[in-house]
Amino acid sequence: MKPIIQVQNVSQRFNTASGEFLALQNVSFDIAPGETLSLIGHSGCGKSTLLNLIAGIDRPSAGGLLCENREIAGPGPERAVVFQNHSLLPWLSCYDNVALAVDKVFKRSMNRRERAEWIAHNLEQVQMGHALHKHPGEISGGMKQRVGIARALAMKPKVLLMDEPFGALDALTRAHLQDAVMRIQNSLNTTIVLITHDVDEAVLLSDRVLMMTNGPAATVGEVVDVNLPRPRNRVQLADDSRYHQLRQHILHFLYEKQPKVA
Ligand SMILES: Nc1ncnc2c1ncn2[C@@H]1O[C@H](COP(=O)(O)OP(=O)(O)OP(=O)(O)O)[C@@H](O)[C@H]1O
Repeated sequence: MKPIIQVQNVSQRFNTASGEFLALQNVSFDIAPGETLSLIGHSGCGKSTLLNLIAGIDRPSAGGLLCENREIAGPGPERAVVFQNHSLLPWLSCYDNVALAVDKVFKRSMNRRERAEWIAHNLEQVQMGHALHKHPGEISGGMKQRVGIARALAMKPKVLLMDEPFGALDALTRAHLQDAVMRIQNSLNTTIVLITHDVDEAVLLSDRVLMMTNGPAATVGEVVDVNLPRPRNRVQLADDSRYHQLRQHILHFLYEKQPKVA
């Protein structure tokens, strides 16, 4: 199958007060359509830098990135981003936050009624149909994150880029949202790139886990296939020896092969 995203020999340098800093060096990998790929690595290794390049928020110092064979030259609605801390506009309701994105992308192709239905549908997908007219200040952190996901999905992106989307949430809310993302991915076949620090989350959600080496000059350390059948159930996986082997493999990479020197 043709890759949807191609990252080819990408390096990224930053100018800092103490001189040039090489964050990424010669990073190459492909992502298949409909795949969920997790990026995992120690803090500061360059995961967000890489995601920002795929999002088109930044351009690489060297190398190239392609989406459906076209160079990624800037942000685009086919690559929606969900950040760790929701980025909703506090003066707009949940509905209007999603409407802003929908109006931008579909103003020409959907009429007003179709857009209204589509906005409500996406909020319902993440079980936020009951809070359409609430403002971000009136809902919990997990709910805000769900609205952020609804807003991203409402743009019908081909690729959903998620930078630690559940990092700030309690364990139970996190589990609910992980399940919601797996459900939505299964129904829409969206390609997902997910940054996470959580090994269990990486194994549960991913088709492949890309482990990064420590920076500076971070690169792809190893890519592991997660061949666990779907749909996945976290309770059943707890008894699955393959799940534990994969978990061990990633932990070994992070704490034995690439230990973080404080
Ligand atoms: N705009 C910038 N200017 C200078 N250095 C930067 C810039 N952005 C990132 N860096 C550096 O590049 C490296 C990678 O940063 P990045 O935020 O991508 O790491 P990360 O793996 O996402 O970290 P974390 O897991 O803590 O979020 C770090 O050393 C960081 O200090």
